[in-house]
Amino acid sequence: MAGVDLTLALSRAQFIQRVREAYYREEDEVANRRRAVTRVPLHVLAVTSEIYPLVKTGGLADVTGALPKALATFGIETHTLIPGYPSILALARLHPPLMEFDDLLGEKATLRHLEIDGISLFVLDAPDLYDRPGGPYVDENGYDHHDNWKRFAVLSLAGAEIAAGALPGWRPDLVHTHDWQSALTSVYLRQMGSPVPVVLTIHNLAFQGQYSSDLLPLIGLPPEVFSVDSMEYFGDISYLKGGLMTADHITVVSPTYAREILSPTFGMGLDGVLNTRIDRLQGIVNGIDNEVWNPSTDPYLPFRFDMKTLRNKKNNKALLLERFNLQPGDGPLFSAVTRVTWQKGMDMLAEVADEIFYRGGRLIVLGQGDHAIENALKETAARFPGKMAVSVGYNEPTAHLIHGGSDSIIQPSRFEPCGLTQLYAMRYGCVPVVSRTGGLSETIIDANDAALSARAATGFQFHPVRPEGLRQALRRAADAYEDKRKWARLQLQAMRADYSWDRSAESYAEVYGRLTEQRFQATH
Ligand SMILES: Nc1ncnc2c1ncn2[C@@H]1O[C@H](COP(=O)(O)OP(=O)(O)O[C@H]2O[C@H](CO)[C@@H](O)[C@H](O)[C@H]2O)[C@@H](O)[C@H]1O
Repeated sequence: MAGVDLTLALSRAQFIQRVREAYYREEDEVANRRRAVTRVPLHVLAVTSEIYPLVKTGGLADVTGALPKALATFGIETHTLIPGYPSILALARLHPPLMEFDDLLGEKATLRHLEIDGISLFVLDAPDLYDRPGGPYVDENGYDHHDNWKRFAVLSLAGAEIAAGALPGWRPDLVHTHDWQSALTSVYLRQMGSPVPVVLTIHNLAFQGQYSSDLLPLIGLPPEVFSVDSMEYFGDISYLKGGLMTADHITVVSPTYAREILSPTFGMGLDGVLNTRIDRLQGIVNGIDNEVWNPSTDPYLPFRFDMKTLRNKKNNKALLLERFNLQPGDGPLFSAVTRVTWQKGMDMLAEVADEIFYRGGRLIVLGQGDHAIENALKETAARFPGKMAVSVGYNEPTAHLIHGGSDSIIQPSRFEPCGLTQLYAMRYGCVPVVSRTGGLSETIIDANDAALSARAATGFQFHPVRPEGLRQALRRAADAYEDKRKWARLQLQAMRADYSWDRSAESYAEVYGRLTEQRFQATH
């Protein structure tokens, strides 16, 4: 607790009095901070290509789905603009239109409102762009939609028009964009001369929305933006760079990743740009939605549990082994639930998974992505029948069950802006094995001797991020698993780690408060 000097020799009564004073001071500070952002109740327009529970391909959806709920406790009301994909339209079309757009880069669109699970959505119903088979970014055959450049420019333009006042009776105080798909919103807003503050959050710098500059007239932007201090990027245009150059504040999803991306190794060609924007770059670690990911209430778990009933987990484990046709046994069950990509290091796992089986363990991989890596995983599984299963696909209920029954979740990422899977794993009593990079390095405490004695360890980290490092970490985890008391302690320590949204939402609320205050002062 801040402000209590424990080095002073105090009587017990004085001590209690001081603690009380500090407590109330702290309470006041929190209340003041909340008041600072709620003095004028804040209205935020979030713009995103994914949101849980309606459309999700990865962690972006989890964040855009959970953050508005967490921000509501700060008096911040968020409406989220989302494309009208088929899964959303069925519900959205039950509601009357809010407004019509006559010409969004040549497209007509209807704006609809939908409220679901406490989230308020503006749905952009533009059937030619979004009402089609496949996922948000790829068609039924896994290829990028040919017109993604237009689909996400239109989303951003609609966001900018709403922010600039196109929707009668509602105008946001601030806009929050996410990744390249909505990054053009601030570019359009500045072209319109609108001063509405914009926060851009980067969830993954690897995806940048890079296209030929020939598209500029088609996305309604003037030739001037094709310059080095605007959207020009290695001879092309980059939507993400456009956002980085025009947003008032840039957040990434962990402080470590915020530092890493300033270097060429992690900057993905944008480190130079990010260094010029360093004064507005901030890392805010993600939280998790404690209602969606709660092992004691999870509807997808046949056997629910908490810290006191952790033993129930083994029933889920038996079920998982059966469901994935794996041999039953007492050895550790490792799992990975992930996009199968180079970023996530799944090729390394395919290479060293044998270590798990030599130690009597089993492995389940649920994921999809790069076909070559999927095949490498399947080949390893074929060499170890009954010990390893690979399920190619995306399945939310199975993801929950895997967390509910596994002993350990493996996340050997080459880079990881934050990572949510390791946070879910901890809450479900799985001890994560992770590479020491980005958000993984700051959310998992390695089970070294010091951390074990301090009862602080929550998982296993490895570095450098190479197959041999991963093999070594798997070995350490398997060794620890053999000591039942040590393992149970690690599980409980992991379950106690608090990664709810409260703290991180407060950081976003502070950013919003500061930006809107600056704007308020500039206009009064
Ligand atoms: N096959 C499958 N079936 C079911 N569920 C699956 C699945 N594959 C993945 N998931 C789910 O998708 C989410 C993945 O989130 P992550 O944050 O771990 O990674 P991602 O790279 O998608 O996110 C990016 O954005 C997030 C959010 O900011 C950052 O944490 C992260 O570092 C960054 O790379 C989890 O909810 C996971 O359970």
